[in-house]
Amino acid sequence: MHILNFHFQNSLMLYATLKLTHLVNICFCIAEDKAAQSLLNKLIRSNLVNTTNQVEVLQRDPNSPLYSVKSFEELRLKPPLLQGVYAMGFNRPSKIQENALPMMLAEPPQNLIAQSQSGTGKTAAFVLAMLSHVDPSNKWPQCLCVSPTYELALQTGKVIEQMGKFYPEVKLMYAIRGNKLERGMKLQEQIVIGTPGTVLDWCQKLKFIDPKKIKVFVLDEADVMIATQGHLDQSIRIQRMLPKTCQMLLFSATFEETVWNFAKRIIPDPNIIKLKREEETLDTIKQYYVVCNSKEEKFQALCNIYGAITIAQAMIFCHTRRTAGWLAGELSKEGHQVALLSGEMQVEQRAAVIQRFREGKEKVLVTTNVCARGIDVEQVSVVINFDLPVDKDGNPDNETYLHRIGRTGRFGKRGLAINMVDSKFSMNILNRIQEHFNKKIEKLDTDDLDEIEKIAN
Ligand SMILES: Nc1ncnc2c1ncn2[C@@H]1O[C@H](COP(=O)(O)OP(=O)(O)OP(=O)(O)O)[C@@H](O)[C@H]1O
Repeated sequence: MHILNFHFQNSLMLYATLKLTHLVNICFCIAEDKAAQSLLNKLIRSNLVNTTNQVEVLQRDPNSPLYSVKSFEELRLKPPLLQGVYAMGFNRPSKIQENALPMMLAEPPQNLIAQSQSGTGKTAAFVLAMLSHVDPSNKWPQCLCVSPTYELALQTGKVIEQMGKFYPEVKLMYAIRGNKLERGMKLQEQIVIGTPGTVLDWCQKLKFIDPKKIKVFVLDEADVMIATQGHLDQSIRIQRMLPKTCQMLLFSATFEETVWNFAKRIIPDPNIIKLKREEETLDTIKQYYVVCNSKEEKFQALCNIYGAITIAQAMIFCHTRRTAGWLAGELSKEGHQVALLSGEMQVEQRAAVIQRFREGKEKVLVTTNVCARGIDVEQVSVVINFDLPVDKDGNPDNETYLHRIGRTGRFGKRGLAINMVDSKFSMNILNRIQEHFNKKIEKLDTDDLDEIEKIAN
């Protein structure tokens, strides 16, 4: 797919420069943190997340038949699009796509609110819908997609380019900062992807886009969108300029009340598709705790554990960046291949670290929770809480504990979790976590090699 005015290479260079200022201290800002997390997940994901949960569908018109498809052929896609889908390695629609695609491709167009966790095929679904609805002989924007950040817009743009590879008549334009167009010009590209502020300017102030000619409007990552100041209002202002006949689609990885309220406000008469995230449990996890007096003692206990059992890969969580950095240094000195995820790293550096760890190039990943939140590293069999998870009020963070060491049914492999306790305070946290999950956490004496060896069996 050819892009006028804005080549992807340029965009990457610009991205590299801009993100230097933009992404520093990313961990301290909730909205940016959410956006970064979402981008990280996209950058490191190589395939679909498959869940065993059933899709829940709420149809606007309960009397119309409910279509779902098991193959891409059934959708009667244009041949270059089917070719694009197969070239991407997709053999059949994902769970959410089975229901969402027929709805999005139906005539007359149907509005949709879809929620499912990251990696379940939402982006691919709406990209296919946009490409299907475009009339390439019309040289004006017909599909408009808004993403919460510059980086996420580029990422989705890449999917449009990939899927539209065999459909070169359809052109794409990025409505993102840095992409300056001549005043008075009218866009000829059929698909525009961008961030709310720039899209709004291009529709309203600069009039590069005639919003009345838009047939499909996509609001991606609604949960990240509403976390960013101003994006909610801008999205609503864009939506108000669109014709009544325009198909409106909203996607979100999570569905808290705020997202739901926003979705209902912006998508009239929606169909709703939900795919629940699989619950994690501690059922197949052996949990232990080790009593120490200082971080040095905790490190020694860790060395003893490493000396006694074979650990293929471990993830170690620390409370602060400082401890994580120190621990990674100490472990390296001991000859371990250590990867460190730290808050000051840019998002792509973090993605590269996780990727290397996933590939097994490093055996230990030391991280703070902020950095690792939302990232599933399923193959890790040992998780060490060098510091126990606490919330900002100093109470046990049970949810984080479960997320760090819990497993979904699918990855029900047995796992091992070791908690390091170094004070009355952390002992109290441990006890409360134990009570919360009603699961015993056994004491482990790390000076006793025989005892450590036993836990590996
Ligand atoms: N039908 C399919 N078959 C195989 N792979 C697929 C299919 N649909 C999507 N994928 C791949 O699965 C991964 C996740 O898909 P996608 O990015 O569309 O999910 P998502 O729900 O939008 O996730 P996120 O919210 O993180 O963007 C991508 O690598 C994508 O190429």
